[in-house]
Amino acid sequence: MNLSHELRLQAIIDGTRAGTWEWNVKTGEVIFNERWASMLGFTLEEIQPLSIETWNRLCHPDDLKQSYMLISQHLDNQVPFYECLCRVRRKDGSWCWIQDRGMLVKEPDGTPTDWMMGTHIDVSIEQESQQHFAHLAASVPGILFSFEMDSPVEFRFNYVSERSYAYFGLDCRAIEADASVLLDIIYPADFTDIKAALKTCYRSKSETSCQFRIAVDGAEQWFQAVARPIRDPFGKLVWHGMLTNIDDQKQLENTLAYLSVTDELTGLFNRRYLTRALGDSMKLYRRYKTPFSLISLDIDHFKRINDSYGHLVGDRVLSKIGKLMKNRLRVTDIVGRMGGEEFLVILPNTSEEEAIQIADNFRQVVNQTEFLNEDYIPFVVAVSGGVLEMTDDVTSVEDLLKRSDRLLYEAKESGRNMILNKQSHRKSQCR
Ligand SMILES: Nc1nc2c(ncn2[C@@H]2O[C@H](COP(=O)(O)OP(=O)(O)OP(=O)(O)O)[C@@H](O)[C@H]2O)c(=O)[nH]1
Repeated sequence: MNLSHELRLQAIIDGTRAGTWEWNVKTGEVIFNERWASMLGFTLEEIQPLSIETWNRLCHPDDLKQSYMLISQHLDNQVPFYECLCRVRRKDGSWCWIQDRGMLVKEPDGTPTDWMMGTHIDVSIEQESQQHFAHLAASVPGILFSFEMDSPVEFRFNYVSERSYAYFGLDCRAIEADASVLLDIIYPADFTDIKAALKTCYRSKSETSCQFRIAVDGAEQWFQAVARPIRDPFGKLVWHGMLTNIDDQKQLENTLAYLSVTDELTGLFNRRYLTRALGDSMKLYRRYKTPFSLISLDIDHFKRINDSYGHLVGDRVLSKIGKLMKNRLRVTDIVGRMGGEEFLVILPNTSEEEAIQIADNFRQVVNQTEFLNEDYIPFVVAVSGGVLEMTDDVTSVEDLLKRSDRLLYEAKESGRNMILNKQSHRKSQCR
């Protein structure tokens, strides 16, 4: 097709709907095309006479300053092109976002002329939707992100919302540039969970979530990341998600978990925990023959203490005995209150003989401890106990507890303030 150069250029400009500008940097003379004026709601006649003042008047003052700064960089040969995003006032007073691009025109031999030429493209729709998204990202209670994965261990963030700074003091652009900056603030103990979640993300290609701790101002805070993969227009999977601070929820969970296994009065484990721990110990015994022994301990004539000195003093006795026991046990031993005035101790890797010694030591310590009533008058407390080691013939947790209860009952029947095991029980029966 034999079209003139001018005709082809005109067709391209019309087709791209670009406003064009030409500016004599020396004289201030300016030429705009019709599209340039119509983009702002004017006709060319309405903005006559044209000069650089027309631009100076319509461009937002903040952007005008930036635009002249970038133009001077171009004119000083620091950058090959001039490019600036500017707000320009429309005829109706609203602002139009314009992508302003141009360059200094040079003669074929490279000699610069006095003219700069370029285009203005209306990018208001893109800018406004970007701003809506930025406002949305700033108002959600979390950090929005998107990332791509090459493998379960190679991933990079395409986007991280600015809230990352407010949440944990990391600039979103620093995370986008290098995701490994997060390694400095994530608790190393939680890396395994994060790696597992990334593996699941990569393999299942479905929504995945992960909880982990981040150091914020030197204190640990719990966060939860949830991400879902979406295929982009080029077919590539991109994960989009949100990171939220779940510290309050975690604290509550931890408190509830603690309360659900703790005896409120003594701070020791409660019956629920003890029976579960007994079940676990029995499984270990059956699978690996890991031995363990059990002590059941009960305060003697506790009713009398309550009746003589009041419930509050009775509570203090329970609590003090709990402390005395806890202070004499190893960290691996489990001590708790089964209810009322009865305590239970699970001693892993402990023979019956060793357990009897430990139980008898408790008995003596309690008996030698000075307890005080409301009037600070001392009184003596005694305990009785039953001790047994786990054996193959024990059928269940209930069976084990029944056996230890029987020994305890025998100790009470045999005069209290004593510890009995199967053998001493038999001996006492023979007597
Ligand atoms: N102060 C206080 N008393 C409790 C608590 N739980 C149970 N008791 C009391 O513990 C007493 C247990 O009484 P009994 O079962 O007759 O046992 P005992 O008086 O210790 O007698 P023996 O076990 O046979 O030596 C009852 O009076 C209960 O009210 C508690 O949490 N605090």
